[in-house]
Amino acid sequence: MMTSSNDDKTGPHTAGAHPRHRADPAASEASTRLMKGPEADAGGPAAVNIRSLTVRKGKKEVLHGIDLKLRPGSITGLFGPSGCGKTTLMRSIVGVQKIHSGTITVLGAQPGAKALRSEVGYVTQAAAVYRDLTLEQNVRYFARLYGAGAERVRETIEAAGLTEQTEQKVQSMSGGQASRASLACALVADPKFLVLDEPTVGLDPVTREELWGHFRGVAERGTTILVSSHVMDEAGHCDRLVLMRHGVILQDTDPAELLEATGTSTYDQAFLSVITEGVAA
Ligand SMILES: Nc1ncnc2c1ncn2[C@@H]1O[C@H](COP(=O)(O)OP(=O)(O)OP(=O)(O)O)[C@@H](O)[C@H]1O
Repeated sequence: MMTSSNDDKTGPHTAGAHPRHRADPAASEASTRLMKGPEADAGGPAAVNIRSLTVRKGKKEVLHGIDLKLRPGSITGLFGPSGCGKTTLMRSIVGVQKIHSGTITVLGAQPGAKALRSEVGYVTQAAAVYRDLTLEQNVRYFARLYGAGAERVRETIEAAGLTEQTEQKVQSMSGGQASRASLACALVADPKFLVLDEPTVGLDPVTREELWGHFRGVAERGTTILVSSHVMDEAGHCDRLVLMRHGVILQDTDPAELLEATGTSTYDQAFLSVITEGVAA
């Protein structure tokens, strides 16, 4: 399930009716191969495995040989300044970005594979919901695409903390509620992997905390999450941190390790330290 299929960061969801319980046998085989293969880490197989990824836009190379693995059921925060390549990396992972070289495996399949359509949720920077429809109408629309029933719609709305807004049109919602409405549309298919591109941008600190609480709840139910942000304060909500700059990964670490390695007490300071002192990845 994706919210963008073109080169923009905005756009409508595109989707295929392919609920999880009807997963493609070829994809399952591929998953099994991945679990048994040499790529499996001591902590289990990677939900996403990226090797030597390069992406060019126009004549410019914007990702320069990215290597990254995401652990199942974890929240990985993708942090870095504007223009460093976060969206390009996410788009590559969900299969809507042409890559120049390298390999990407998502849940044992190629990005964008048919078998992944209901397994992967992608929420872009713009709320890709129908603003003139109510929340329930929006969530029901996406539920139908994936064969999810009315009970699942109700549960998803409740899990997003929007029960009171069920009959409310999205256009009359607050910014935080509209963000959660997008999230609910992405979650109704019960994806195994969720990609969130700057979901907290423009939101107040209280609403951001609430949203991160929702992300944690989703991860605890087994979904792997990759979430980008340029607010380093949010790093503490993640299990893993990937710090990017100029199309490369500077650090692939966790919150405690980052603070310890940099000898800093805030994530902002830590990131500055990584950039200026070049703390080894
Ligand atoms: N058509 C293009 N030609 C050349 N460079 C491009 C093109 N499209 C995007 N870029 C560059 O690719 C780089 C990566 O962009 P991307 O949107 O992935 O960054 P980002 O980290 O998501 O930024 P932001 O946080 O501002 O959303 C940027 O430096 C951008 O200027």
